[in-house]
Amino acid sequence: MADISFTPTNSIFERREALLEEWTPEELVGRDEELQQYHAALQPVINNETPSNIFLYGKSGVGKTAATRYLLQALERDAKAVDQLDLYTVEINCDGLNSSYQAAVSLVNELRDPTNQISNTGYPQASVYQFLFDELDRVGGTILIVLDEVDHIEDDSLLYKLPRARSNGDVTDAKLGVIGISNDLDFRNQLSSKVRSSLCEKEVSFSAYNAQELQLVLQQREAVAFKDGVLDDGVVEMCAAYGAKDSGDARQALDLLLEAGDLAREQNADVVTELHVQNARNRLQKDQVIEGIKNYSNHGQLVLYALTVLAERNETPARTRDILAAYEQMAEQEGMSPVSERSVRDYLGELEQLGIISATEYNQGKGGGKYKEHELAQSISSVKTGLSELLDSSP
Ligand SMILES: Nc1ncnc2c1ncn2[C@@H]1O[C@H](COP(=O)(O)OP(=O)(O)OP(=O)(O)O)[C@@H](O)[C@H]1O
Repeated sequence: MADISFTPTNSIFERREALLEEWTPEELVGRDEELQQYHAALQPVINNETPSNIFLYGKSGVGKTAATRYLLQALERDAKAVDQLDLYTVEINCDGLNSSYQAAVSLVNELRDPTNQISNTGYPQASVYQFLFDELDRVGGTILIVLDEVDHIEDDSLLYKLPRARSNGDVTDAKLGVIGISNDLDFRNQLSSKVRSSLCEKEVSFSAYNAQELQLVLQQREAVAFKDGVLDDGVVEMCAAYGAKDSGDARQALDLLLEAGDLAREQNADVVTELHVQNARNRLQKDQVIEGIKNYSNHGQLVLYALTVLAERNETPARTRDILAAYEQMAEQEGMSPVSERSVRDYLGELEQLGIISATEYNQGKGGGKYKEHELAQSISSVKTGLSELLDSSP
């Protein structure tokens, strides 16, 4: 290691950061329909009317946050030219703020001066709401409040109070609009009807990206991120096709293109080829599998470990009862009391859904019933990497 050194290389990327999550494109492509509806829902703001509350929903990575920032920037710019319109926007991400209380504290602090912040504990909920209403009235004018990942707030008191703050007389000087964003498709249906009717006055649904739309997203980044002519023909199309097939998530398609570029650079290649994309995909999938296993419950990991040990002994595909026996033995060794056979079957089903193992069902013919055989769908080494915490802690 003593003579290790780093040498800058830059034959692939012009501005690699344009492929990272934080980079915001100046123009949003491939979202014409969504943008049109969202734009219409924001129209009252520029007319200096009371804003509608807007609810955006759609799967992860389909541009809900990006569209919000893009439209609100344009709205703030154009609002400056309108007489009597004072527009203020505030955005919080509710991930990690599990209650209305914490979300309200976070909003108060966003609206207040950094020298005048309140702490996360120690005030009655009613006082925090009062602070919030006072701040909103102090700012005045039209205020748009963006609650990203709003489904993380577990109780709906804020979602009930905010949209009604003006009609309830809690706020008198400000016109409020709430923009809620969620990728939990059930969240809206689980809201009480009172909250739903006010929070979801206007709704904009974001669909998953198809391959053509992802191509537009990727081409826009290619122009900024890569040196001219570095991407081989078909590279963008391939990333877009995989992205659309996997989940229609722009973030995943961008990650794949970035990983392909990184791989080409590691190999000192001058161009990024379709083969780089394929290898990048394998690498990312492997990472995802490892992450998936790491975050899995202890008993789920033990069930997987039982199957891995059978695979190492060339005893897979293995029937459920054999995996169960191996699992029970391991659980005992670990000093854990084993879960029921039913739960082991559930774990096996989940592991199959996660693409970590695969199963085949057999029918034993008349009266013989059905049984399942399982095997690993990933290499023993990546599964063991995912299980490393469990294995390291074994006695
Ligand atoms: N139409 C687009 N044009 C360019 N970049 C996009 C587009 N849509 C999404 N992106 C990029 O993809 C990433 C994910 O998008 P975004 O955060 O808006 O998704 P989201 O729908 O809000 O999902 P999540 O809830 O997971 O954050 C961001 O880096 C964003 O810049």
